[in-house]
Order: sequence, then C-alpha cells, then structure tokens
Amino acid sequence: MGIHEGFDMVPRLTGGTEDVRKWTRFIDIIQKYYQDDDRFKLCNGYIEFTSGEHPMLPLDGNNFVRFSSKVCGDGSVCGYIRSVRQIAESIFGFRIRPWTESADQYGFYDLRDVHDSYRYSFENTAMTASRFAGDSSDYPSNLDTDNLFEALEIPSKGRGLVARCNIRSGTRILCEKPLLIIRNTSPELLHRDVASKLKSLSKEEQRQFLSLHNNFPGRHAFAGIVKTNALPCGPGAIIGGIFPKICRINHSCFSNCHNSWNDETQQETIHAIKDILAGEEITISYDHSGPASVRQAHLQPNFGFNCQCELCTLPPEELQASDNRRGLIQQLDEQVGDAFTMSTEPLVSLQACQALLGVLIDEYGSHDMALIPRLYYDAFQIAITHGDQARAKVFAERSYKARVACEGEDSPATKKVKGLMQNPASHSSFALCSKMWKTSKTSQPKNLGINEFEKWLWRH
Ligand SMILES: C[S@@+](CC[C@H](N)C(=O)[O-])C[C@H]1O[C@@H](n2cnc3c(N)ncnc32)[C@H](O)[C@@H]1O
Repeated sequence: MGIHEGFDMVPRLTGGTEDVRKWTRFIDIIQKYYQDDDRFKLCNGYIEFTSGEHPMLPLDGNNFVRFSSKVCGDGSVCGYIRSVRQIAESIFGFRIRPWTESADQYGFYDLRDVHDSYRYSFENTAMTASRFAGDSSDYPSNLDTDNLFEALEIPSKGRGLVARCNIRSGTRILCEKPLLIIRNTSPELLHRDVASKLKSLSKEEQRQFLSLHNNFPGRHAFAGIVKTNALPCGPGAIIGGIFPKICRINHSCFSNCHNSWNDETQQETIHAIKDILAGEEITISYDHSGPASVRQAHLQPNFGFNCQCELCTLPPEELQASDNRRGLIQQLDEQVGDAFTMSTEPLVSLQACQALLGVLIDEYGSHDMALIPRLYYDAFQIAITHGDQARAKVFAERSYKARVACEGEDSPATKKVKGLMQNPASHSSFALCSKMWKTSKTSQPKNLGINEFEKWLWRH
C-alpha cells in the first residue's frame, strides 16, 4: 500500500478567466522552476515528474483535483510534492489542501473523483493533441516552419494562421523577408509608390501582395492593402514591411506570439510566447497595451477593424478587471521610466519594477515575454547606474533569457543584453548616478531559497 502525500484543490477551478489565468501562471512558474531538472517532463498536455508514482499536472487546470504520490521508498518525490505545493499555495492560497497519510491526514476528494479527474485531464489531452500531431510525444522539434501552421477561415476575422501541431513557447514560427518596404505617407503617394515598386517584383510576389486583405478599398487600393497589413520595421519606425505569410496573422490583445524586426538580417520574426496547442489560432499584437477603449481607438482608425479577440469579447466585469490591470501597468511603467526617481531614489524605481512584474503576471499569465525582457532591462539599468553589478548581472540574465524566447539569439537586442550579462560594467551608465550600491559581478549570495533570493534581488 505505502504512504501517500499530496494536496487537493478545493474547490475545483472553474473555466472562468481568473482561474484560467491563475492556472496558466502556476504552470509557467512550474516550468521555469524545474526546467533544468532531469525528472521534469513536459508532455502532450501535461507535466510529469519521473519520480515516485510519477505525479502529474495537466496544462489545462479545469477539473484538476489532486497532485500526489506514494512517498515511501523514494525520498526525492517528497521534495517535488512539497515544492509544487508551495508554488500552488503562493497562487491559489487556501484552495490548496495539503495532506499526508503519515500524519493520518487524507485527501478531500474520494478516489472516484480523483480517477474521473485523471481521465478527463490526462487521457483526454493526449487524445486531443494526437488528432493533430500524429502521436503522443508532441511538441515536435524537427518540423520546418511551413508545417507548423496552415491558413484557415477564422470567424469574424477573415483568414488567419492556425497551429497544425503543438508549438512550444520560444519556438521561431516564422522568419520572413518583406515583399516591400514602404514609408508612411498620404494614400495617393503611397498608391503610386507601391505601384512603381510592384513592377520590380516577380509575378508570384505581385500575386502574393494583391491577395492580401484590404480593409480600405477605394481609389487607392494599393495604399489600402498597405494600411491593412504593414508592420513597422522596428519599434517606432516610420517604415513598414509587407510580408506574404506574416501578414496573414490576426491580432489579439492577449496574443500567443511576438513579432519583431531584425535590423541586421532585415527580416521579421514570429516567436511563440506561450505553449500553443494544435488547432489554436496564431496571433500577434498590432497594438500598444492599455485599456480596451484605448486599444480600440487605435485599431479602428489605423487597421480598420473592431477587435474580436478573446480579451475584447470578455463579459463587461472581466474586461473591466483587465482594464484596471492594464491601467496600472501603464502607471507603473511610467514610474519605472522616470529618470529623476531612478537617479535619486533607485529603491522606489526598483520597487515599481517589481510591482510591475507582479501586475504583468496577473494580467498576462507569465507568458507575455514581450514585456518581460524590457522590464528586466529597466531593473538592470536601475542597478547598474548605482554600481550594483551583482544584481545587474541577474537582471541582465533574466532579460536575455526572455529576449531569446521572444526574438531569438540572432536579434541585435538579444546580443546586446548577452554582452551586458557577461560584463555589466560595460554599460555606459555604470555607476553614473552613484556608487552607493557598489557590488562586484560575482557577489550574488549562494544557497538561498527562491524567496530569499528574490528578497535579496529586489532589496527587501
Ligand atoms: C493583417 S490582416 C490579417 C489577415 C486577414 N485576416 C486576412 O484574411 O488576410 C488584418 C485584418 O484582419 C482582420 N483582423 C485581424 N485581427 C482581428 C481581430 N482581432 N478582430 C477582428 N478582425 C481582425 C481585420 O480585418 C484586419 O484589418
């Protein structure tokens, strides 16, 4: 029989947005925490710890009731049960009910509930994904990018790209050279500019351009295609690119991919910023962040559509809750960017950074890698301008890791932060404001637990 230990989720999670967000956050933290652990396995639709009775966590938490294993005979599984429980408690609080038979404590649910939940969570996910990807060892790594997606009709959005198999967060889904690069100008001039540039394209490239969606038909049709589809070549760029495949990707205010322009290779890349399941639509964000009304006010005149993404179509109270978080994100972002506070009260800036990280995770789950590299880079700057190389190095490492996931190793921004991670003092602002936090780059404390390390890092 043996002695069992674990925890139950009481009450069970609902399919509501808040619960889904919390579970996504929980799974993200688990993946990051155990990513270098040999016994941690990310499988098709679930996570497995190859220790004890191989306890599992489903990637979809709806219906999850228990994480447990027989613990005698394999000491290491106890460690997994307890650390997963601690992470779960930090997110779900009182809903996590720990129990151990060694202290005569038993789970809340009876075995039939637990078996039903297992059947739902594990057998179902394996079957669902295998329908798309062929076998149950999904997240294929050897497919060329053309096999990762297909163009399909999406309700109320025209055509869009849909994943053909499970795609892991951090995967480069597409890398494309533009058909055309154009400068923003009046519709008439734009139409003429495009007309002359089209002449130098091949017949196939012309066909690709002309087949793109146009939300602004009329006298200047080429300008309409450009306005509907162009993506800026870099943040704040006044030139934009038109891409045959990337321009088929629809927008979401809660996107699962990140697009970025690589100025060195002159290509646009698309990276998954969360695990995407086969059958899910691939989306990017055309917009800045901010509350729904601000996003709509940008999308309608600039791209000519009312957003129908999963966030904008939430019931009003849930959308309001998201708006409040996004308002707070903007507020904290401004505080973090305040140069005077950074130079005179760096601790206030660092606290704003940490608070921002918390709200970002609440709003996006931790998957929104696109904002995370910048946040850690801001934290790096706060530390380095006051001479703190030890923390600056950790912030640079985190920024680098997040940047690789959303832009790849070949992105100029990734290369830059990689250099800073190796040598934080090479930054031009090193000790520029003060030396009051002076440390060496190797003086990070050793042997601290996660919480203690975070306290050190954020100067609590
Ligand atoms: C760059 S195109 C994307 C591909 C396009 N759906 C197609 O059929 O080729 C942008 C257009 O797609 C549609 N679209 C993209 N995202 C949308 C969304 N979230 N809600 C509604 N329509 C969307 C809008 O018509 C928008 O102008």
